Amino acid sequence: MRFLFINGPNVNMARFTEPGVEGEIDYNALLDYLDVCCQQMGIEPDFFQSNHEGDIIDEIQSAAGRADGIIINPGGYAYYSVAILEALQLCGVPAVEVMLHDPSGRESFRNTDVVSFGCQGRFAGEGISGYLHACSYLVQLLRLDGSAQSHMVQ
Ligand SMILES: O=C1C[C@@](O)(C(=O)O)C[C@@H](O)[C@@H]1O
Repeated sequence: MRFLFINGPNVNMARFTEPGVEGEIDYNALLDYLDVCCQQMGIEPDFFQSNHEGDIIDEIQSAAGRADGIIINPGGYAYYSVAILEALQLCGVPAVEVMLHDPSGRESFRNTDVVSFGCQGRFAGEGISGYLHACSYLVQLLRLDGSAQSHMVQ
């Protein structure tokens, strides 16, 4: 399965911690880590990051045919980008949203996650693990759906 990871504004500036990994890692190290994890799960990853809404929409629109699923961390666009929501609804590729931090309990303008309405699932507040949970969730979703190679035994 081919998964397209889309990370939005400022995610490239984040520092990450992970249980069992000493200290903090940067965005490039995150991608290296996800790459290894994906190989182990039989997933072929493609990574895209942009700080620009239109570029993210272009990437979503061109996902069909080259990705079986999308994993998206929309950054701050989560709270107001109806355009990203509609791109996800139109693209024909199932998506799962990841947020490193749980926005509940933060400012009230984060109460509505607009982009989540275009996603099949959402993992928030799990740090890096959220990406891995999104991967395994999406793998199961695609297998049950039959829209990717199925390993189910009748
Ligand atoms: O940019 C970010 C980072 C974030 O997307 C996250 O992954 O925790 C959460 C958003 O609320 C915030 O605007």
